[in-house]
Amino acid sequence: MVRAWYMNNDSSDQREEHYKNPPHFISVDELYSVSGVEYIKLNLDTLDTDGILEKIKTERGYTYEDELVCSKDCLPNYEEKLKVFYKEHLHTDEEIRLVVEGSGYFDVRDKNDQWIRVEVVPGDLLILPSGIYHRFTLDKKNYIKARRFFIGEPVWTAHSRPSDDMECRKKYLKSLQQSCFVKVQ
Ligand SMILES: CSCCC(=O)C(=O)O
Ligand SMILES: [Fe+2]
Repeated sequence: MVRAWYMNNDSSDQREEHYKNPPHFISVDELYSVSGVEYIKLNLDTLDTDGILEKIKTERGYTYEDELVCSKDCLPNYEEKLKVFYKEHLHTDEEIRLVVEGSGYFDVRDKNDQWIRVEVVPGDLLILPSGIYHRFTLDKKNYIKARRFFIGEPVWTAHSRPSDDMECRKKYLKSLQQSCFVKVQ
């Protein structure tokens, strides 16, 4: 099960966990209701045969895909890219990542503008809605390999905070206010 928790305000090493004292963990359902972030666990051993990822791709219209490796050796301009990933931003489209190796942290703002840290490990598929403020960091192991998906031609542009006048931001906030992010059982 994915681990997610509210972060403390300590601005030291971004690769640390940054738990609150005492730690405040949240469930997948809570994560979804306070941020709209969706989490799906996939079995990497049966990924090519069980049809689950294929079904998700079809249902959600993910037509583009590639793979990104973040490590000192594989990522050109590694230090610079990591700084960009960790600068708070939003996108006009969903950010969809399936972790296949390594690990890292996606930090997302909840509806009260508090940081939630989501730990991602192999088999974790994370979907950040369009318009959510977020950032990414490697953890102390300094390595992650993830598959990226996109609906249509990919647009990776990161809009730094503040980008509150953007349509996608307004739409996202409206969804949060109207409690659109509630799982129907
Ligand atoms: C786990 S993928 C690496 C980070 C990334 O792609 C992003 O922040 O956009
Ligand atoms: Fe992003």
